[in-house]
Amino acid sequence: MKLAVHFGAGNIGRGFIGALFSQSGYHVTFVDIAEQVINQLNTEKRYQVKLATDQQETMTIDNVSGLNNLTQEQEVVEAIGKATYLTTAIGPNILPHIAPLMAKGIMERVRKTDEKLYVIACENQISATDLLKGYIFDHLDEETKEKLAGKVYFFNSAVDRIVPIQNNKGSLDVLVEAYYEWVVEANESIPHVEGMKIVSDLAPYIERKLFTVNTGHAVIAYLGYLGKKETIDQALGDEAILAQVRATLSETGAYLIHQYGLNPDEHQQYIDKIINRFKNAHLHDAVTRVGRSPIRKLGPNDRLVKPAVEAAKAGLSYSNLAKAIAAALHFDYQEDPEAVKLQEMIKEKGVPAVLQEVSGLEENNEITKEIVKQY
Ligand SMILES: NC(=O)c1ccc[n+]([C@@H]2O[C@H](COP(=O)([O-])OP(=O)(O)OC[C@H]3O[C@@H](n4cnc5c(N)ncnc54)[C@H](O)[C@@H]3O)[C@@H](O)[C@H]2O)c1
Ligand SMILES: O=P(O)(O)OC[C@@H](O)[C@@H](O)[C@H](O)[C@H](O)CO
Repeated sequence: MKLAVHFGAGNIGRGFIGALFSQSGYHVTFVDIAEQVINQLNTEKRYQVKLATDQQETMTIDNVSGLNNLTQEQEVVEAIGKATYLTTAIGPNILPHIAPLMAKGIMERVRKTDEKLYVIACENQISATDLLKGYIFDHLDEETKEKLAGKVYFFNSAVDRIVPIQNNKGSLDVLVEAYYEWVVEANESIPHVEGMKIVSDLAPYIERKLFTVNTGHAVIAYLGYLGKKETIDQALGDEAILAQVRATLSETGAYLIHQYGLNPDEHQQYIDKIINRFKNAHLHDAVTRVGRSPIRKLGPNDRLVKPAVEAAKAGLSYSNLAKAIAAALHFDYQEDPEAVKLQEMIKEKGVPAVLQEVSGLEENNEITKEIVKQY
């Protein structure tokens, strides 16, 4: 049986990427630090993926096991040695921390086999696999680097499926929305995985996804948080928030249409479909999950700042994006370490200095001025 080693046995790992590998005939070895999840994967050897629909269809995901990357390093290295795919869904900020072990696995592997290995980071970040590759390369010896060509491939990807925080402590089962899309940029044929779409240029796909699904989500989360809403669907029930989401997605849409020559009617249909996905009340998706890690979300290449900067460059409107950024700066959720840090930074340095440091926006930039006004 072919093997996929997947770092991150969380919501997307179990509910999406691991599930697709299992359904494609792979054994999936999940690697995670969550000891209880790893133990359960090894004892139960299966779990259910439940669709957040009226019918609640369920699928059994089997041929799964787990390894703890903190206590089972050698086992992880051996698993990487046998894998066809090496994937992650762990959070962009964690990639540098798992790269040394991945590098160790790759070094041992290329000494022993010429079999091809495909590395794909499945994160909400532009060029996440390229970044991961860079972190891995920092830990590879020169001999391995020379041997990688034709043996280890790194492919960027875009992943789309809403998987909320699970409300079933102690269970491996995962509630997911029915919709999913996994797009991988590869210029050659790679081993088949059910549901994986191969494209030669990922840029339009990842930007369309990140600047529609994730921008829209962020607007709802930050305005919803300010409006004391608990979940995304509840927040969307507020007409003012719904209107603000539409206005912001018109701005990102204008940029995407301008940049990639998208068909405006088709893009509007894409927006409408996504807003309907957000309305799914079965998901109970907390605004605090969707707003998590605001410093990452305010990064220069992320869902709010990048489209605002690109819209400004193209002479397009960005005032609704500025409003969303201002709302993000008010996200003071105490259980989110980045939210706590962001508030401390704002208190200490003020909004313009924080925008400069976190988002790469100069103090005299027109976008900064608009954000400060909205804030
Ligand atoms: N949930 C979604 O709707 C969704 C959809 C598309 C993409 N994503 C992206 O997928 C990635 C994962 O998101 P998620 O929602 O599954 O998060 P999650 O928190 O449910 O899962 C992350 C997993 O990584 C593990 N982890 C954290 N640090 C680790 C470390 N140092 N070593 C090993 N394991 C570690 C955690 O224990 C957890 O099991 C993120 O980049 C997210 O943006 C999420
Ligand atoms: O995962 P994040 O923190 O980058 O973003 C939060 C949500 O917008 C995100 O997880 C979506 O649910 C997902 O990207 C849908 O495909």
